[in-house]
Amino acid sequence: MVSYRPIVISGPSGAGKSTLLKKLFADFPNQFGFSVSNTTRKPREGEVDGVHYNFTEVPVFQKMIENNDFVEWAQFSGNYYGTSVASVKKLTTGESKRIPILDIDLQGVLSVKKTDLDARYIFLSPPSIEELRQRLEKRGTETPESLQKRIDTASKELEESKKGIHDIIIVNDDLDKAYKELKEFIFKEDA
Ligand SMILES: Nc1ncnc2c1ncn2[C@@H]1O[C@H](COP(=O)(O)OP(=O)(O)OP(=O)(O)O)[C@@H](O)[C@H]1O
Repeated sequence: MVSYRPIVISGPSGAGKSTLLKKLFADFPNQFGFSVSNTTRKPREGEVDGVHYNFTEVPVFQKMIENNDFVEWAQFSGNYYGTSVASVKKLTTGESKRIPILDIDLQGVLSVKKTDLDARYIFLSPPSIEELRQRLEKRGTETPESLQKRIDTASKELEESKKGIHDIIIVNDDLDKAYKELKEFIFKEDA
């Protein structure tokens, strides 16, 4: 019996969420569905509207907040990010059902916990803040300011993750090991 309980993955920017989820989606193309988030930030090179994010203008986003359209929303690094209720529910209805995967921040995790989505929670941790800084620098997507902002937020998130909010904490030191742990948790028999 397949469980369609949503999987919520959070962790600092640069912890490797996208890298691991990309592997998971490639290995199990029909089993999982990414609920597409809304954001007011500008697209990065290669990002496609409706695929990576629903890129949304600020007034539209604010209207959606007013209408309670979001499971969670947050504002960080000067932009709004949110997951709409509709985008999650869409995945578990209809003919080709998928297990929803939500890639959201810690503030969002707490909000999802208040809904009836009955999700399972994973925290992906970098091996250290220094390693995280190096990975983000190497990725080449950040300005010195946005890098520092992400590092500051990451430090806070690592502290928060020690409070037992998640079902599992996976440390992404060795990528293959982290991926194995991720699969073991997701495909657990009694989930
Ligand atoms: N285990 C690992 N060892 C070394 N490098 C890694 C590892 N996992 C991921 N990376 C690299 O670290 C960088 C950050 O990873 P990724 O973009 O997946 O992070 P993220 O958590 O999705 O960040 P964001 O939330 O900002 O999108 C990438 O360049 C990726 O290739």
